[in-house]
Amino acid sequence: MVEVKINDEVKVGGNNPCFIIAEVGQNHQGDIEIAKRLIKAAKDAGANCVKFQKTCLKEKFTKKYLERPYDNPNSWGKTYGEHKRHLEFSESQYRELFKYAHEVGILCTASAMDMVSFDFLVNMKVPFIKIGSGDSNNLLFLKYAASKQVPLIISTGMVDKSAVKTIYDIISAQHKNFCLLHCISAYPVPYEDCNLTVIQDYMNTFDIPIGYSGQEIGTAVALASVALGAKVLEKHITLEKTMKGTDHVCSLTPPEFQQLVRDVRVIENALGTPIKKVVTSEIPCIDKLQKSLVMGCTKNKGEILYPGDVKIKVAEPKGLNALHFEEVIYKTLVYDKKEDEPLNQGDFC
Ligand SMILES: CC(=O)N[C@H](C=O)[C@@H](O)[C@H](O)[C@H](O)COP(=O)(O)O
Ligand SMILES: C=C(OP(=O)(O)O)C(=O)O
Repeated sequence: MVEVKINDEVKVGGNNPCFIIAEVGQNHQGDIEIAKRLIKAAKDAGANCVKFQKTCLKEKFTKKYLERPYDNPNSWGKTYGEHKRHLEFSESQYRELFKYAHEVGILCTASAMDMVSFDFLVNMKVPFIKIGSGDSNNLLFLKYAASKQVPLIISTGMVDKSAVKTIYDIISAQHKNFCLLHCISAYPVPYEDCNLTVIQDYMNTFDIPIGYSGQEIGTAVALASVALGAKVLEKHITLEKTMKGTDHVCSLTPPEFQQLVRDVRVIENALGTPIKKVVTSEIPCIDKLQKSLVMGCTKNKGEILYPGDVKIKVAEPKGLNALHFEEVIYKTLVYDKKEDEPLNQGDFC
């Protein structure tokens, strides 16, 4: 089983439980206290990791793009640059957040939105680096990231399968310590666009752990992704869905995130084995309600049991398991038997 090693204790893929990432992204609204509350909420919800987004604005965007007006209800500034600057934490704030996450006891990292941010996160010694869908076509960056030999979790929104194969080839040329996440980059994703069965296609194509980064509303699709085999699950977390910001609408509140984690663990437990067998917990129901072979009428020793003479009923005491019906027909009774009496091995020959 392929596994990605995040650190000495945490491995992703193979038989390990699904690695659940609470994506704060920019839902902190540029406020470190909200960011801390989200870290704590992620921990309390049972997430395995909490994640931010790290951007070096000059590196990720052109000057002109940053000067573009950003006039909408989710904007934190007149231009896109002002908006993004408001949402960006400084190095010392990141140090504070990582320290806080460490104290709270949850893994903490960020997506590197560009090469400068990637180096920043490497220096911060984060457990792994996420590469978001914004870089799924950024082959230069992917090559750079692969060369750094740190564990990577890479999202694949906004590109088709051939580009995903290219991402796989680029990283696996350097190492196999990475996962690919199926992702559709819309906020929120219409359910009919989730194309969740892509997860299975990735699992059939790539020999690395596959996961899902979900931007759709609610938890149903995310839960289905785990049932389909996702070994990493990322969902946005927010304190309040009505807060200002592009991603709150497709985020989960702390109680919803907690329910998600609980349900993921139930699903993993329930997936069990593909071997169909009778399990111990079924025994009371077998005893109470499973049908067995009984006499359909009264017959005497030496008489032949014709098809209509044997019935299948819930009986007390039980007769032979009803699956043996065909073996009993046309056999001779060894004892006298009354209607409804159970038929057992040794009652016929
Ligand atoms: C593709 C990508 O990066 N997506 C991220 C992860 O899901 C998002 O959180 C964006 O940063 C966010 O939606 C941007 O919103 P605005 O443009 O209002 O800052
Ligand atoms: C954009 C990101 O993720 P995704 O593509 O998985 O939504 C991210 O993690 O910053």
